[in-house]
Amino acid sequence: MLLRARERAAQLGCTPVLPGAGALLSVLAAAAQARAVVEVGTGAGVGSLYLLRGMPADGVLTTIDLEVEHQRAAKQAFAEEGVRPTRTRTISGRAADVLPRLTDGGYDLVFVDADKDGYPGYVEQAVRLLRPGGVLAVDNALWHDRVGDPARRDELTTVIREVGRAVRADERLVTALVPSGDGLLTAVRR
Ligand SMILES: C[S@@+](CC[C@H](N)C(=O)[O-])C[C@H]1O[C@@H](n2cnc3c(N)ncnc32)[C@H](O)[C@@H]1O
Repeated sequence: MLLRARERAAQLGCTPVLPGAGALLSVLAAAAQARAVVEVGTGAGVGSLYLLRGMPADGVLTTIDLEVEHQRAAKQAFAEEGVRPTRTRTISGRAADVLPRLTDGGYDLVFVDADKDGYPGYVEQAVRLLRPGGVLAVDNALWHDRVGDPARRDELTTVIREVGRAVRADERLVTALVPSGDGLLTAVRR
């Protein structure tokens, strides 16, 4: 099923989370017993399926995307995987508009995987949304190995590098950068 979802993601030109980082998402969701999860950037639903695999059966994934067509593909992937419709809440809109409407401390895990220039704002919102012990995961934290190369100073690399620095320096969080896939920055809310 993941394979079909990946194929649809490729057709839509939307890069899904890579397998190593995806498997880690399942583990993080299971470890956090994540009943309430937010995904920023639904795409074709690949990351969503990894999250749902780790979540308890009564958990609900809220997933946000600007592109209705991407969410349609994701819903197809959920149906193929046999995910009950009550387990997912898809919200169409700009993440910067949707996230502020979600409840403080109401979530067990937030996965950030949308437009990279929005990452600083999404991460700040994620920290607000997480309950103590909740988990933050940020995809593409290595950004094709450009983040670790000080010679790379293009705008997106700089934004992602700064997000990594800010998360590591944030005393509300305990952080680890896992070099799986394109890099998964993970943190637990104290
Ligand atoms: C990398 S893809 C998400 C991949 C998905 N998480 C997965 O693993 O399969 C990024 C998604 O973010 C969405 N996106 C881009 N800018 C956005 C914004 N400002 N608000 C919400 N979604 C956005 C795109 O439409 C795209 O579907």
